[in-house]
Amino acid sequence: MIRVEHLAKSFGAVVAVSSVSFTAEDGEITTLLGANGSGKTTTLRAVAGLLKADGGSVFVDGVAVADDPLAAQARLGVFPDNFGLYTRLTAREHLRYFAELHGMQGTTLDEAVEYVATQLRMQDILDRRTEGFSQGQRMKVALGRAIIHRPKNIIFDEPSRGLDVISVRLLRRILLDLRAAGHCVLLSSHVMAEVHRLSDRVVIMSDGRVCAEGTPDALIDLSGEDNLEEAFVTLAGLPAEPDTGLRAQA
Ligand SMILES: Nc1ncnc2c1ncn2[C@@H]1O[C@H](COP(=O)(O)OP(=O)(O)OP(=O)(O)O)[C@@H](O)[C@H]1O
Repeated sequence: MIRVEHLAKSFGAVVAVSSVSFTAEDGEITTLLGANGSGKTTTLRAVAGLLKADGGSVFVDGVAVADDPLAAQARLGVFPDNFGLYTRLTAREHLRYFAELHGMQGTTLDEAVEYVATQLRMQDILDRRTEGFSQGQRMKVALGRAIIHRPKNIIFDEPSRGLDVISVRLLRRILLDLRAAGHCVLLSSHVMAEVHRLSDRVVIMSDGRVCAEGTPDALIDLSGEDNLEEAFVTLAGLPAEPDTGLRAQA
């Protein structure tokens, strides 16, 4: 379980996140939904212990990230937005390397690699160098690396960005499997259909704040709209029809 309490972070004069609070439960997919610049990535980076917040707290399975970042990170897997693979290493070498970074060795390490390779159906690519891998294959390696230490909690920052339809479907399957296995899955996304279909709980962010949260259907009800995109626009207080300026010039 991930709990964020009154998180605050500014970059100079820019307030990226201001008093953000929410809880992502085990066995659920919780999605941060917000316009560009609304503070989603900053929030996820604070959860991962990758940046120091100015205020507030983040707890991963009850461990305060600020007090014990290593213990919190041991309970957390982070799926990076750029897969960042080493092209000279095989998929298996990536998994082994990250397992070693998490302190695994011997049969524990061998078993962890086998387990992840089986779960993600990676056997056919395990001993190939990652150079030339398809997006879907790269995604599997990046995800395998993120979950090699069997973290209960996994965060994904816009995981479907840049993926083709086959890879998106594969990713969706993986997210649902992680949820079914009882993991706490926290992601950020812009893709409304994906958010509606996958999320148990949606946290709508705008200008660094949480403006509404609930199940997709509860948010639609709350807004009085008939789909999640309209509900999001209404609840986030965004303009319904952005002015491009083009019409005035025509
Ligand atoms: N390292 C940084 N230095 C300066 N400003 C930053 C930094 N990181 C984020 N910001 C600013 O903080 C605000 C929130 O950014 P953040 O990346 O968290 O938003 P986001 O919701 O993830 O956006 P997007 O959907 O475009 O990725 C933005 O105004 C952004 O420009």
